[in-house]
Amino acid sequence: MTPENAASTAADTVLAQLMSVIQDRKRNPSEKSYTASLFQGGLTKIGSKILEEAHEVVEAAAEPGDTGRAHLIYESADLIYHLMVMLGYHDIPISEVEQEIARRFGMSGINEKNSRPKK
Ligand SMILES: N=c1c2ncn([C@@H]3O[C@H](COP(=O)(O)OP(=O)(O)OP(=O)(O)O)[C@@H](O)[C@H]3O)c2ncn1[C@@H]1O[C@H](COP(=O)(O)O)[C@@H](O)[C@H]1O
Repeated sequence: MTPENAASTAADTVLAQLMSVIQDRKRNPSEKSYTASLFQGGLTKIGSKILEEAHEVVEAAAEPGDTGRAHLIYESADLIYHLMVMLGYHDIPISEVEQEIARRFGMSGINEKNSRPKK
């Protein structure tokens, strides 16, 4: 699959479907929605959840065996969900992130880093 194909099938992915739900929760908030509560808390709340979940991913990665593996998958799903809420906060569809990942296909990470704007 070419990078272009990978991006063009993005609309079918579960991540794209989740993004649609997140965008809907932003447009139509309800008290029952955890996603809506994150939007309510703004960048501070969403950002703190991302940091918390990233910490839990790193902790899970150090756990041994099948239990640790399952925990890592579980915490990764939490982290990706909260990252997607951050993207939703800024109205960035997951397809744009997938396009950026596709753009990097085949490019050495060291070359890609050297091509980044200097900070
Ligand atoms: N994928 C997820 C998802 N992953 C994790 N979470 C929530 O993220 C939270 C992470 O766990 P924590 O223990 O850190 O959270 P917490 O202590 O309840 O939260 P805080 O008080 O710290 O904010 C839990 O409340 C999880 O339920 C998610 N909540 C929602 N979704 C998706 O979003 C959809 C819409 O959800 P609602 O907006 O709640 O309707 C759902 O159908 C799912 O598809």
